[in-house]
Amino acid sequence: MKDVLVMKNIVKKFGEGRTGVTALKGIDFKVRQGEFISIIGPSGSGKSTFLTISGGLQNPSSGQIIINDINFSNLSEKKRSKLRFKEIGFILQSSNLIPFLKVKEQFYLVDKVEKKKNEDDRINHILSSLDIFDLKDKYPRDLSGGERQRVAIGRALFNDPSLILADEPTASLDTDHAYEVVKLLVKEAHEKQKATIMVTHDSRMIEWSDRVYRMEDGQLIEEKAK
Ligand SMILES: Nc1ncnc2c1ncn2[C@@H]1O[C@H](COP(=O)(O)OP(=O)(O)OP(=O)(O)O)[C@@H](O)[C@H]1O
Repeated sequence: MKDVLVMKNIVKKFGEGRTGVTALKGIDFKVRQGEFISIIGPSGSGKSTFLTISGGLQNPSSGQIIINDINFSNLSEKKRSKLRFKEIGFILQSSNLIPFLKVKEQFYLVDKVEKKKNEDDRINHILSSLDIFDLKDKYPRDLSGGERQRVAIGRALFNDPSLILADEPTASLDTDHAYEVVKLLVKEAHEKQKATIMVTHDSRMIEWSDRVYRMEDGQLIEEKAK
């Protein structure tokens, strides 16, 4: 399978001298099409920094990020955001739905940047595939936490990105809903060949992963190989 994300010797430093922190200490990492990878590790170990750098939301101090054979580090900010929009779906802890928009309208926002034809058909299709079609006219406040996360997943998948980055996507959910959301992400990864990285502090959520890494003080250590 093709490499979707390749990280080469990624270092991230914040600040200088005695008060400086090296959040990532030379990370080499790869994720291929169809792989679901979990990253666990204690608070402050560098997980969020890792995820935001993999998605090009912040720059590393040194090292290379390659997404679908394109070296992110060499791109202008404009090209980088275009590539990010096309290739990466972000799912965050708090689902980030817009409170005053109905479920189906949450998708219009994504599409504003790049207008596509048949958008209603596509929205309906994705809502059905996530089993939330009946919720399309509801507002986020009328949904359960699990349903909200499903909408957020739908929105992240809407552009058919090749890389999904999920930062603690189950943090606000009870156990049953959390399992449901993780299983859905794993299914999408395996069936639609999405490369997926999930950061989680909850070790119960990692059982369906193809690979698990532990972030420890800025270094990634592989936990188990399937
Ligand atoms: N913008 C920043 N400025 C300065 N230091 C930062 C910044 N972002 C992160 N850090 C530091 O980098 C280290 C790694 O932080 P990071 O948020 O990546 O950890 P984390 O594993 O995601 O933690 P948590 O599980 O609590 O979210 C920490 O020491 C943190 O204080």
